Amino acid sequence: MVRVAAGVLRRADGAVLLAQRPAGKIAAGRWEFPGGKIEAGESPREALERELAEEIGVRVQSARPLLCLRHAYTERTVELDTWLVEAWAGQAEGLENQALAWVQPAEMESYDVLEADGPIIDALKLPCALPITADRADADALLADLLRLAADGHRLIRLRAPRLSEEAYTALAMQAGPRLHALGSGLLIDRWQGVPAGTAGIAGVHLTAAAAQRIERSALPDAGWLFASCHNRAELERACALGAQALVIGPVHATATHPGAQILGLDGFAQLAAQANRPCYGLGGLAVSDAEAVFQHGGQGVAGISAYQHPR
Ligand SMILES: Nc1nc2c([nH]c(=O)n2[C@@H]2O[C@H](COP(=O)(O)OP(=O)(O)OP(=O)(O)O)[C@@H](O)[C@H]2O)c(=O)[nH]1
Ligand SMILES: [Mg+2]
Repeated sequence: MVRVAAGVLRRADGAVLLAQRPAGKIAAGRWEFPGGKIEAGESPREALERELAEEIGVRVQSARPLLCLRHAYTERTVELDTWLVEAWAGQAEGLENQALAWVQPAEMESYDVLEADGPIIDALKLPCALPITADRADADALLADLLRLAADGHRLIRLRAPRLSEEAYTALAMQAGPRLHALGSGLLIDRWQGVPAGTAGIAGVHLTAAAAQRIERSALPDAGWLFASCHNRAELERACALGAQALVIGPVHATATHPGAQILGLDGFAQLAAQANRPCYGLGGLAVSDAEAVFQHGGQGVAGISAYQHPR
C-alpha cells in the first residue's frame, strides 16, 4: 500500500487548490490535491509539509486532518491522508511544471480529478456542523426550529421528528424545504417517499441504522446526499454497501436521550471512522467546541440536537 499525504489549501472565499499531474507521472494530466508519498520515518504531517514545499513552494502555517481514506486502484492501493490547510506562507506555484487551479468545491465536476478523491470533495462540500431537530410532536415548533437553525447559518439540517405521522412529516418537509433553500440551507429527511423529487431545499436522505438494514439500494432516491447512522462495524459496512456518502457515528459520549447505548468514546469513533473512507460525523454528548477533537480523531464534525440548541 502506498501511503500519501495531500494538502487541500483553502482560501477565505472557499476555493481550493488543485494541481494537474505532470507528464511522466502515473495518471499524468489528471487533477489532484498537491502531495506525495510519505517517506520512511516521516509522520503524515511532516510529509505534508515537505511535499507542499517541494511541489508548490508554500510553507504550512496551520493544518488539520480533513479525511483519511483508502482506495484500491487496479495496480495499487493508496491511503490518502488529507489535510485542510487554511494558513500558509508564500504564493502557490507549480514547481514541477504542473498547472494549478483555484476551484470552488461545487465546480470540481468540470475537472478530471483522480478517482480516489471523490470523498475528499464530499468532505469539502459538506459542513462541519450537522444539527438534528429536537424530538417534538408539534410541526409548527419544528418549523420554527428549522428556520432558526438556518438563520444561524447551518447549511444542512437533519429533520428527525419520529413523533410526527408520515403525513405530518411529509407536509413539514415540503413546507420547510423551499423556505430553508431561500436561506441557503437544506434538509436531510428520513421519510422521503411522499416528498416529490426535486423539491427545493431537500438536500438528501438520512437512513437510520434500522432503515439501512431493511432498505434495498434500488429503493433509494438517485439524487441528493445519502447519509446513514451507524453504531458499530456491521452497521457501518451496511451503510457503505448502500452507497452512503457520509456517516453519523455514535454515541461518542453518554446522552440522556439514549441511555443504555454502547458508548464508543472518541477512540471508538476514530476506529470506525478509519474504516469508512468517507466523511463521518460524531454524535452523542458532543458540543460545538468538540469539533477540533473530532477532526483529530478523523471525523468531519459534530452532529447533534443539543449541541445546536439555543439556551432557553
Ligand atoms: N498527491 C496526491 N496523490 C493522490 C491523490 N489522489 C490519489 O489517488 N493519489 C495517488 O497517490 C499517489 C501519490 O503519489 P505521487 O505520485 O504524488 O507521489 P510523489 O509526489 O511522492 O511523487 P514521486 O514519487 O513520483 O516523486 C499516486 O499514486 C496518486 O495516484 C491526490 O489527491 N493527491
Ligand atoms: Mg505528488
